[in-house]
Amino acid sequence: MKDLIQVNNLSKTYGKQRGIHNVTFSIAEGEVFGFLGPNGAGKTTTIRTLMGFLKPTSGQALIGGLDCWSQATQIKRMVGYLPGEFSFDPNMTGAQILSYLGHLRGGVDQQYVKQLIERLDFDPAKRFHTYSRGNKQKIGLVQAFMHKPQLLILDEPTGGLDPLNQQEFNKMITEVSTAGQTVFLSSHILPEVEHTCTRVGIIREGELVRVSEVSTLKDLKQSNILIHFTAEPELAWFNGLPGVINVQREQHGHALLITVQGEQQAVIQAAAQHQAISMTTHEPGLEEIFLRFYQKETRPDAIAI
Ligand SMILES: Nc1ncnc2c1ncn2[C@@H]1O[C@H](COP(=O)(O)OP(=O)(O)OP(=O)(O)O)[C@@H](O)[C@H]1O
Repeated sequence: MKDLIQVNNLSKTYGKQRGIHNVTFSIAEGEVFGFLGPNGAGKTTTIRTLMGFLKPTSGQALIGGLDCWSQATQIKRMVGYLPGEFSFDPNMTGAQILSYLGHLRGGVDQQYVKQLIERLDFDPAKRFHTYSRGNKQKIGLVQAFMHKPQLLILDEPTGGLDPLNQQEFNKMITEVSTAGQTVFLSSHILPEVEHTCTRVGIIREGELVRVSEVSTLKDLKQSNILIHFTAEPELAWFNGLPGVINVQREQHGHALLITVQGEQQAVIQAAAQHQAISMTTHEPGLEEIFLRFYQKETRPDAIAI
């Protein structure tokens, strides 16, 4: 597959403030790529540079072989863009905003717009200023998808959406990907990208620390499982099982706290064999994963993702 996005040694500083530093990655046509990082890592800066809203301090970003700064107008024709916070004239209704943006684009299939509105359970009759964050996000999503762009660039697309809408959004991403459209989306939530993306780039403090297949990232995930038993359990029941990193006794009750990397199947089977009466799993968010690796080693290139 040909690369649709190419980012080469891209840096952007805000005066003396750090933005992003020497970011390099590429995204193939038809790929769903997740850009992951904690708050302030540089996701929006990268996206705004791709959209031609920010001029790179050094390096270059290309979309479809076009320069994101000097050929931004041509690029915008190919792209559906959802900004981090979608904002519009507060007195216009959702329907008016979508009609206005549709006409500005031209060639928008109104039937498809109607479908998107229904799928996201959005009421377009209200004025923009009365919408909740989630509803504003829904208009932002409809306008990004409505012209079936070759490339979707979505900055934190599920912010404010309830779980049902998030599921619908995931389906929309799968569908556009099947149709051959390319997606670049940012997030700070690991499970969100696990469901939609094939590959992820991880940015930390302005630097891209890793680009990985999502399957590799899943293997990295550690979970803490608290298991209660009817009688005093033995550490040996779990020590040495596939994926088990640590087993420790809890002070109260007949319980063990087990740390597992990757699949939990072996632990679940052993717990069932020893008459476990309850099991609670805590899965870390992205920031916790980062923190874990910070503790081990501070060099970004040493992060074992
Ligand atoms: N307009 C600006 N002026 C000065 N510094 C900025 C500006 N925009 C971003 N920054 C700085 O650049 C860095 C990266 O910010 P950016 O908004 O790109 O991160 P992000 O990963 O999108 O974070 P979030 O998830 O919080 O939106 C941060 O240190 C931020 O303070």
